Amino acid sequence: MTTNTQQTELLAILESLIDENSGQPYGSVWQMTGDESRLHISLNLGYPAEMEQASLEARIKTALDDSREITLDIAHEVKSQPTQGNITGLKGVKNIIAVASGKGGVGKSTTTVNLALAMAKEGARVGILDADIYGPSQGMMMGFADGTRPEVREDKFFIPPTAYGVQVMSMAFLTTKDTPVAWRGPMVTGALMQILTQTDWNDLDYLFIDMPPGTGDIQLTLAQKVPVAGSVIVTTPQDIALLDARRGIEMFNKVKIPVLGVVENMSTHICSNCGHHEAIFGDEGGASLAKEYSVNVLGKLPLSLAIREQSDAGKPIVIDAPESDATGIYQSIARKLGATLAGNQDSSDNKQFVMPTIGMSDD
Ligand SMILES: Nc1ncnc2c1ncn2[C@@H]1O[C@H](COP(=O)(O)OP(=O)(O)OP(=O)(O)O)[C@@H](O)[C@H]1O
Repeated sequence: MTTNTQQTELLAILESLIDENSGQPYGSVWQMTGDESRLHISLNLGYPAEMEQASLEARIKTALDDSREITLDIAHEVKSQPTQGNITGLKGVKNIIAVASGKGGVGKSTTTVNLALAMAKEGARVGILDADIYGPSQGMMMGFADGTRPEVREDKFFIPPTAYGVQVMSMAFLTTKDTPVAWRGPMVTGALMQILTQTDWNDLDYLFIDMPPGTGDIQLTLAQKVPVAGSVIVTTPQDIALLDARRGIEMFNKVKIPVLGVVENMSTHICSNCGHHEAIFGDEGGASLAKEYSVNVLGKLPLSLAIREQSDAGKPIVIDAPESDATGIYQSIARKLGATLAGNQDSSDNKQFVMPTIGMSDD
């Protein structure tokens, strides 16, 4: 039998173990039962981390240095976090995460789709709203056929189609290719708010919004109106992209949406002949940006042919190559994102969110 003293000592070791996703000690999230031959440990987290099972089991074995067989259960409960200005949340959605970039073409949509799929593989219920109205690509990347339309319930609600276990809504499901191009800003934000609120999201832990690129009026209006719990900035390491990413962070700061972190995309080039990594555009761009604004670099993705080919072929790399290095990076980013958002609860309990005061037309 494990004595109470033994158990308390072992629990203390686990409590001081560093959660690699939050960078903080796990604290009192463990439970333990045991006998002479085995220890059963369960862990209850505020974010999903099922893909970490094997590595965490190994870390626990090393940390406890106990000869008994060890089994681990990882459970999670995702809570709804505050939104900017405490805007009323969206029915069926616990947390909205906006994925943004200061400029187009840095891989925001590719990052959104792979992050959403990675989060689903960690055990979360996930949705994607493609708000990248001028270049909606989520439908294609998630493998939906051209002309896919959502079912409509009670003449009012769209039922989001599902792919790889993720609920997806896109303006591209409702319009023809040419429609939104001619729209002015207010029409775009109006239409996006409508599909956001009239979609029957089914019990989501996280809804990822693939924001339109840039930091203009459309993005600012969305950042003010959509009840967002946190945002992610995608950038490439070039100076020009970083300059635009700065504007993105400043926009979210202005409307009091926490920036959960920066993802540096196309960070290094990997030679397909010899596998050599080369930081063509330098390797400190995302880190210095993150330092400047006191946010974390959640992860760095290489410039990889597989990432491009699989996304463009409707089967993103997280699904197509689950064992690849890139998938491992997306999984790690997803867990860090979940942990950072869950950690916001503690500090935000005492935080007074202030209604944004930027002068915007009420479109
Ligand atoms: N890490 C990567 N390695 C290689 N190719 C990538 C990577 N990330 C994205 N791409 C490719 O770059 C192109 C642009 O990516 P994506 O559409 O995701 O960018 P974006 O920032 O969403 O652009 P926009 O907002 O203008 O639509 C796509 O063909 C995509 O497959």
